[in-house]
Amino acid sequence: MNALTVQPETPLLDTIGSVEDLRRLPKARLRQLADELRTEMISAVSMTGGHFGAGLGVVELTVALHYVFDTPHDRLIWDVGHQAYPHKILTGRRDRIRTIRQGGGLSPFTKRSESAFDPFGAGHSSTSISAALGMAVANKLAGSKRQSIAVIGDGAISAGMAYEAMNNAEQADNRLIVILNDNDMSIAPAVGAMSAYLARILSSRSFLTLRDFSKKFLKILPKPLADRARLAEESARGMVTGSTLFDELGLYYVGPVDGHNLDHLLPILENVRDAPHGPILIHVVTEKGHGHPFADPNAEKYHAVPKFNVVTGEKQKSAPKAPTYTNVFADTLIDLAADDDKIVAITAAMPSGTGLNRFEKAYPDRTFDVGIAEQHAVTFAAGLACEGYKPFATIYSTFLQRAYDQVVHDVAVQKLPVRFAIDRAGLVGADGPTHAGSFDITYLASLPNFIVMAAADEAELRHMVATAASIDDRPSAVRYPRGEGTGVDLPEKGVPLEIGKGRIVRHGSKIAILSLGARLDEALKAADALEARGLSTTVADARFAKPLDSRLVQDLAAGHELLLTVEEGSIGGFGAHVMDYMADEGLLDGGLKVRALKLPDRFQDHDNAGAMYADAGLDAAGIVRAVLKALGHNDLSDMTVDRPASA
Ligand SMILES: Cc1ncc(C[n+]2csc(CCOP(=O)(O)OP(=O)(O)O)c2C)c(N)n1
Ligand SMILES: CC(=O)[C@@H](O)[C@H](O)COP(=O)(O)O
Ligand SMILES: [Mg+2]
Repeated sequence: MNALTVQPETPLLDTIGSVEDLRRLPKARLRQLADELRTEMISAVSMTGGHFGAGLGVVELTVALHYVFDTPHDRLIWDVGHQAYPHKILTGRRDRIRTIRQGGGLSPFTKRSESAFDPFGAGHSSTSISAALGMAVANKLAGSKRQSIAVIGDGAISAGMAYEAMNNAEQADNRLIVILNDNDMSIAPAVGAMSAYLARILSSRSFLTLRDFSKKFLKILPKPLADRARLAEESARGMVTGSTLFDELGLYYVGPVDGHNLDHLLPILENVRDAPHGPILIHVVTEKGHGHPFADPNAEKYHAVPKFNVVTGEKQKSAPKAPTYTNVFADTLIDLAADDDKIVAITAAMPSGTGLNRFEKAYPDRTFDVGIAEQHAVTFAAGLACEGYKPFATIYSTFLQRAYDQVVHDVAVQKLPVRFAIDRAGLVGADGPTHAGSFDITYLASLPNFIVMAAADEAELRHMVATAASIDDRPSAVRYPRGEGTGVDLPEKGVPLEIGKGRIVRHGSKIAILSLGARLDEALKAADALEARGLSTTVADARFAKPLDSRLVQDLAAGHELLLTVEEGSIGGFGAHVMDYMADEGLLDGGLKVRALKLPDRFQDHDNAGAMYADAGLDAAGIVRAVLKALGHNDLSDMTVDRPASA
């Protein structure tokens, strides 16, 4: 390779137009490049906000991986993808890095359609080893030597999927390399026996240097000799710590390696790349938030950040106008738990995101962070319910998708009273389609035995949490959106609602809007706009997607010309249940017009949530448009409806 000629005063990063430029640099210059890359990432995130600590922690690893491997020919897969900002900067997306997470801008995670350097899209965790293994096996079948590298965190490796993949990894031979990026943090501090096991490995071994590594690594030996030597080496290692779990699973363990030390990282990666046998797992130790200029870089609060002042570190946060749904949920559960010692709460690695960090402060013995293990979380909750406890499985809508069989088979079929507190229901904005809570109404309300509620505001949420606590004979779910509530007065205490009963919020005579969940405000705004056009409008809050308030549906159908359902969910959800009921009852056979407003049948790109709802036609203007269209109006051009500042 020819060394790139660079003027001393030119920032090195400015000379890197492609990974080939990077690979032409002498190794001695990579330290400088990494430092500049870190500075660039800090500058970019200060302007956009976004995932922060994870990316800062893998700057050296990112440089080293692109330097050593022939990306994008070799497949580099970042688990979750929230740490891929330095990767994006180095792979032709530097000019757009300050658009990340904004409408029309770069995706928050890796995305196949965004770059050839993102061979697998992500957002949800613990998929990288399976995907890399699939690619490795495909290349083996095709007779290609192409390698697949999965970079997975110590948090993500708590999920069952990672073990399912490692259990099959042997068939990939040296086409699969797993980098375990161990920073001893998930979003919150890492939990569980696996995390403790990794800590034990670290405390019983010193960082691997190239000298140790060369002594240990048997890349030049023919396989039988290598196998013998490997056995000998493993038993020598066993005198200290035993062979690792990874070795037992068939991945040759290399490590621990200091992930910020390029002098160690580069030669070890080169040797692993050229090893004749595999698969290999390299245990790389990094610090989350490494090189962050401000205090407490490793803390959970730096996992994701709002925009901040790059000089002072001061975060740009507007003063909250109302409590978040998350906090109202948590505070309500804390109140309820004071009078009911059977209430317990479960999170799958999202204690602060779900508010269960608050619950844990009050009830440490009744709070369970099971790690990134949604499937286990649900069946664990089922077990607790079997013994008379009242588990609140508190899981984001999007992450509960992973545990659907557990919801069906372990909870619904057995009619167990697990309470699902489903945060981030509906569109979540900047995290985009992988994180949108679009499907839970559809996948839960289709299950026999389930009660499914959706909160229209934070006061309703308080009542619904109390309702869930009171439902002892079957599963229930309450869904609520990300972010601040509407600012309504909060009742002192939640009072259980009558199951399957909605409420009329505003009376009219021509149009009926039947809303489920937090679009109620938009429905009311739409009603005002329709009223101004002489269209008297009723607005009802269904509260329950299941059981449906059939009396309410009948009344609305009988007294109006048009019935429109509105929900923050996909096709097959609340609207479908209403239609189904109406069809069965013959309510669609007369002159009544019926329409269902729901999320579009496509994955919406990330943007702010208000813009995404507008795009879906689920804002007030969209509701007005739908009504007028149903009534046969042709000119739908000016549907402007006053928007709240937060939209
Ligand atoms: C299935 C799933 N559950 C939860 C999350 C939320 N989540 C995103 S990153 C993260 C922590 C990941 O920790 P780790 O893999 O150690 O990466 P680090 O941030 O420490 O680099 C979690 C829980 C997710 N993305 N996917
Ligand atoms: C990467 C990931 O899955 C989480 O970090 C997620 O972005 C958190 O979302 P909230 O900000 O809604 O908690
Ligand atoms: Mg981690």
